[in-house]
Amino acid sequence: MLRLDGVTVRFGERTALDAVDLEVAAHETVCVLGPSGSGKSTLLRVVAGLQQADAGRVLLSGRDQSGVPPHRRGVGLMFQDHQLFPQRDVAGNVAFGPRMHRTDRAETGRRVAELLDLVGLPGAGGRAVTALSGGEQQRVALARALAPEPKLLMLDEPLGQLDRGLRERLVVELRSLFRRLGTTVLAVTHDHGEAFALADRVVVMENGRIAQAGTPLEVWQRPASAFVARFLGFDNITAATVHGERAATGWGHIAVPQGTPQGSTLLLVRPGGVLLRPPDEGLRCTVEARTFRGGDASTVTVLLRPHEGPALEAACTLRDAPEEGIEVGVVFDPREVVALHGGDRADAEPPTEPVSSRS
Ligand SMILES: Nc1ncnc2c1ncn2[C@@H]1O[C@H](COP(=O)(O)OP(=O)(O)OP(=O)(O)O)[C@@H](O)[C@H]1O
Repeated sequence: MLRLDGVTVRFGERTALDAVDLEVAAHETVCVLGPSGSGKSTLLRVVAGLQQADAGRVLLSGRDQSGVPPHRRGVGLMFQDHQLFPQRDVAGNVAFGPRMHRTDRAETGRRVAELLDLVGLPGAGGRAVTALSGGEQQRVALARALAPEPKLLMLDEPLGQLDRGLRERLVVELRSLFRRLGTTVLAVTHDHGEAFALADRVVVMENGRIAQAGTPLEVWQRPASAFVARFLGFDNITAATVHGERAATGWGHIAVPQGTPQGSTLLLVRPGGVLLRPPDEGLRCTVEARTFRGGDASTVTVLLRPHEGPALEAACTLRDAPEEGIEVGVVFDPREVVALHGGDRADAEPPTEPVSSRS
């Protein structure tokens, strides 16, 4: 459906997109994730035809789009600030696209009613958009983007303005809506939770380049680099030297999964793999802080200051969370240890020679 071949966009000295290759299959939902300034919006704009590429090609259904104006590309775009027309009512907003395409009045009316049903606003056609809540406006914007039946729907921070509860609900609704309609979606967000809930595939951007692409599970389980891991909120990263199924790290020798690449690398230990023990067992640490995360499991993040090596984050239940200031021991669960390939080593603490052997 969509293919980007080596697309580069420069703004003066700054390269917003750097030779990006990307494919989106029909009926697929792809979420582009990345920190502010990584090039996400530029990617959408170049596909929509709102931004010229300095190099490379954008193909839609196999056709090169250079020279094709935005309104001829058959893509729908929904911006983060909805950009509804305040002087038109809900139906007037949703009908905008079909009218532009000269769809007849009866057919437009049918489509508007159907879309308002789909987005959970049945019979709201006559309401003023200025009198709607943020979440309702978001739904109208979505119905408006879907109305011309675009072959590709692009969403820029679709749920950015909404509060957490509404976001979590809408993300589930959107996913099932896109499934039902068979819509092909390219969405942009800086929120990995939102991307993972919505996407069949996620693409993580770093400085105009694709740092990693894969299913949400693949990216979550095997972040490709320290950058991706940190972006996903993982901070337990250390330089390491792997030998067999053990690694020398800043936290001492730890067990690693079978098949871990040998030699010098970066290792990530997910917080769930940092197991708390009595102080005389494993790596001795001081409990520096605890942060209650809520959720069904009453999760607590425990920040630990090891007597040697970089800081560590452990995840445990509220019941098991140690008091701040006390000493604990830490052992590592090898199933939660991941080697980061292509890692930017400068991002981690320098390798330190472990003083003793631990597991
Ligand atoms: N019109 C422009 N003129 C100059 N520089 C621009 C322009 N648009 C984007 N940039 C620069 O290109 C880079 C990528 O911007 P882009 O808006 O694509 O990032 P983003 O990942 O969408 O960020 P955000 O999450 O903050 O929206 C940034 O460094 C930005 O400052």
